[in-house]
Amino acid sequence: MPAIQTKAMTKTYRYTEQRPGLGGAVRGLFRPDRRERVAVDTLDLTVPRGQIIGLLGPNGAGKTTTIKMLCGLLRPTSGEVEVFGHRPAKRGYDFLSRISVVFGQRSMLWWDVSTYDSLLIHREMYALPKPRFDQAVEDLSERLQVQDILNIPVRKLSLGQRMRCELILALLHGPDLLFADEPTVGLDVVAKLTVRNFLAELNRDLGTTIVLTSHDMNDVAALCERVAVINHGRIIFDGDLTALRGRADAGIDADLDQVMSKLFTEAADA
Ligand SMILES: Nc1ncnc2c1ncn2[C@@H]1O[C@H](COP(=O)(O)OP(=O)(O)OP(=O)(O)O)[C@@H](O)[C@H]1O
Repeated sequence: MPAIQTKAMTKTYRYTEQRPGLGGAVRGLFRPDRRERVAVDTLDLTVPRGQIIGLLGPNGAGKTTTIKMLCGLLRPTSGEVEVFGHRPAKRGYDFLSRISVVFGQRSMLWWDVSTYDSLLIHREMYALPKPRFDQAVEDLSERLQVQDILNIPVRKLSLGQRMRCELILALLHGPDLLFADEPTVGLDVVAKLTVRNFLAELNRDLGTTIVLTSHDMNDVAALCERVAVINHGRIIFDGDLTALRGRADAGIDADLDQVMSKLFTEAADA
């Protein structure tokens, strides 16, 4: 059984367009301007266990929406999705205990308490026995070099420190699959390398499947054996980086940002 399997997975957002000004707001109360946006369009994706796959695409391509459906935060409008054989939208305990998600742009840590206090709350949520909890905290904090900052209130941490703590929180229960949505966004080069190396180690040592979204092609080149490129909610490329360069008629040493930009421009012109 693969880690992830989707068949024609589609998400259409239904929303109300806001009209400008007070008059527009009043008119909107009586005649709401209803719209639809297809964010993910008949997406077929199979990810085997133990793979690191990069989910790439320009802003608004549908990457976050895809991840939200894969981890059960959103229900697909149509199509099918299975993660380790579970329907994510049911949010069953067996499913939730096997996955985790970390968002670079959003914090899962409680802001006013220390990381360690957030970890204690997660320990209760996942009913982790104390020895397993202690071992996981020790192992993860050593790998991420955060032993000294676990007791500092989260709001006092730098972005790089906070991101490393977010990873501990996400991995405390030992998930088999991690969704990492822009985990290096805004980080300096040292912090980026720490996060990158950590994700590579996690995959190599524990066999954790990782779905990574990133606009940083250095992250992708360092980590992803496979990339799926999404544009307007559809997969326009699925393969390794050599094939990606070939698809854009670029040489083996071609700059990956330029390769991606060429691919997106071609897709927009098509
Ligand atoms: N709640 C929502 N209601 C309506 N439209 C939405 C909603 N959330 C996202 N969208 C739209 O769906 C499309 C896909 O958005 P999504 O956030 O999945 O893209 P993304 O690839 O993650 O982008 P980015 O790289 O900028 O984070 C965009 O056009 C976005 O405006």
